[in-house]
Amino acid sequence: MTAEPLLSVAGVTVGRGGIAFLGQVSFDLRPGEALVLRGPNGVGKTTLLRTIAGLQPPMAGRIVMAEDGAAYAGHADGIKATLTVRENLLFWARIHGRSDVAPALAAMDLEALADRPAQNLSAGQKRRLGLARLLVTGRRLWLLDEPTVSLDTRSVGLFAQLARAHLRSGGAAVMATHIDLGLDEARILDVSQYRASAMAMPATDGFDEAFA
Ligand SMILES: Nc1ncnc2c1ncn2[C@@H]1O[C@H](COP(=O)(O)OP(=O)(O)OP(=O)(O)O)[C@@H](O)[C@H]1O
Repeated sequence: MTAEPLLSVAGVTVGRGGIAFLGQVSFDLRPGEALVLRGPNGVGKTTLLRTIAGLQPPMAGRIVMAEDGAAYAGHADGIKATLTVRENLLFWARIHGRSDVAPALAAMDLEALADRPAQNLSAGQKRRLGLARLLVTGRRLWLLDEPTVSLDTRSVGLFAQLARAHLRSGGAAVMATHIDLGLDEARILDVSQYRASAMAMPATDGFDEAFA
């Protein structure tokens, strides 16, 4: 029997400020599957991920995900600067009703940095912390925007292992990345095929935000 999808995207149009970038995007994602979003800069990969994550509404279509929701890792790592690495992970773990951060520290090789204030980490170390956070959420669906930015080759390998283990344990991931992580389970979706003509659409609810 085929497992129920963790994510179902049906006829979704996404954009910003009333302008549609991608239209009629449709795919399902089941446990163990990864979808890699590809396409040129500015085509709308981030906008699609943010829309799936619920950070902005779709302009059309339907997004349905499993009840436990998703963990989103965007360009910002969402790190609390004055907390240590361990405290950051504990903070997120508690939000998700969990307390064991040791596997997350180990997965992204953060044990030696555990007691360092996050504000003193390098860019790549911060990114490792941002990715370790995914583990402590316990969420099965990961939405990842350029997860390997700032990572060195070894850390990219650690992240690939983390992602592979997640998929093998019944998780799923949608990720925008130009790097081949060597995930056998991944299928590639070139979102350019959904590029919407540059037509102005009326903003349905006035929702938008400043360029950040
Ligand atoms: N806050 C914003 N307000 C208005 N337009 C925006 C905003 N953020 C991004 N855009 C525009 O939205 C379009 C899609 O951007 P998006 O970041 O989704 O593309 P992307 O495919 O992720 O690009 P990249 O590969 O460069 O990360 C671009 O034309 C961009 O200039």
